[in-house]
Amino acid sequence: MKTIDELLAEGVKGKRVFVRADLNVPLAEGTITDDGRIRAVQPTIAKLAAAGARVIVASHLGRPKGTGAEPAFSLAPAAARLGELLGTDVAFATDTVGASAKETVAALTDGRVAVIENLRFNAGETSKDDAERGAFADQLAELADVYVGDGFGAVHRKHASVFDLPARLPHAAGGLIATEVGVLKKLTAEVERPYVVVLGGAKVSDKLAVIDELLGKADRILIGGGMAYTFLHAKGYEVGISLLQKDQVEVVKEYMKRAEDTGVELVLPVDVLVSAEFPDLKGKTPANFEIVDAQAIPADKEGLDIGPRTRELYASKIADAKTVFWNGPVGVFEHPDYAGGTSAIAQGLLDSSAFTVVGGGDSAAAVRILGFDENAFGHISTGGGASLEYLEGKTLPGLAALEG
Ligand SMILES: Nc1ncnc2c1ncn2[C@@H]1O[C@H](COP(=O)(O)OP(=O)(O)OP(=O)(O)O)[C@@H](O)[C@H]1O
Ligand SMILES: O=C(O)[C@H](O)COP(=O)(O)O
Repeated sequence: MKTIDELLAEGVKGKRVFVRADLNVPLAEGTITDDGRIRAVQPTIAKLAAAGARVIVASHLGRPKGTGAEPAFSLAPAAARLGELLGTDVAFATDTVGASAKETVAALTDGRVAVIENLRFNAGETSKDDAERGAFADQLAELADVYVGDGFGAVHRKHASVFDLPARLPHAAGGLIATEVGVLKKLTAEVERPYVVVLGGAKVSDKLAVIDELLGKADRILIGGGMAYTFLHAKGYEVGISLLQKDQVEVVKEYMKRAEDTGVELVLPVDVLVSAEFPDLKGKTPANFEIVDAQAIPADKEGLDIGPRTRELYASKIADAKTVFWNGPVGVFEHPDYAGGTSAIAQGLLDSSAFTVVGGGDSAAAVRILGFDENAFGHISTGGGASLEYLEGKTLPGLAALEG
């Protein structure tokens, strides 16, 4: 992979450089609640601008339908925040490849930065059809002379701006991708043991597969968050209206059997916080919850955080670890009543003497929002699914494209 420094040495002055970033930040009513992903890519953008490039920053945000603009998924707040961090005006194009994008890019002068609107407002970005994705990549390629891939959080997606565009332009990897890959590589080699992995979050179907690989690698796997209920269901417990990936139950049973056969500790919650309703994340009105044993979730209730006994159990399983990888909040941490489990995991990591890696947009945000010092962890990765798929040993489209 060509590095950003090699690219800079070749000279970028006056060139239109397309930076594929991951500005998929958490938002609450249009306000960014954690700007970690913007701060992480800012040095790459600043370097290019300082070298006189005309920088075009592109990203997805959320999962809009791909049928045009959806205001709730606009990148405008992220563009404004990027301008604050850079200490300079950042132009914003209200479309991705249309008239606004073309005009905004044409108006860029050397050293200036523009953000174009959410890539996923266009069906071509995420299409499974190569030709449709390619046609969108052709349109993106018209905007730029050079491509810099630095959206680590999205490198596992075979999307037009991640996979097809770098094939159409001279390309290099940004500093964030280089750092992320450098750290995660260490976890795929020989790790210091005990190696403990904590998995939670809500993107259950995306993330279950990593367990297949981890069973041959980790000493203990602690399951929390939305992922836990598919396991509890597989054990034969009632999980009420909790998140449940029904089509994965057999797979999960096989994981549990393999863990037992190979001596890997696969640890499940012993108690959970349940409620009849999902919490109010806007007003944060106090939640109406109860703590129940994991085998006793009422049929009309949903599990929203790990319980106090589980927090203690998981902290004890982390305490003697030498390496910890954590992806996915273990509860709906956005509401204070369901943040206790996630806080306990973060604290557990800090109390251990392990090399700790926290991966994922929401996981990293949770650590900061809950008041932990991000510098106290070994590495905070901007990629959740991306870091998991890297650990799975998969070929990641966005990295493969930069190598080619
Ligand atoms: N028991 C639960 N039920 C429903 N949602 C949950 C539960 N536990 C955690 N969550 C939610 O999981 C979300 C985060 O999951 P996600 O899989 O997106 O993790 P991530 O760290 O952001 O990784 P990525 O970067 O891949 O998105 C949070 O919004 C949190 O509220
Ligand atoms: O949040 C993430 O993991 C990345 O931004 C990728 O988002 P996606 O899962 O919607 O592709």
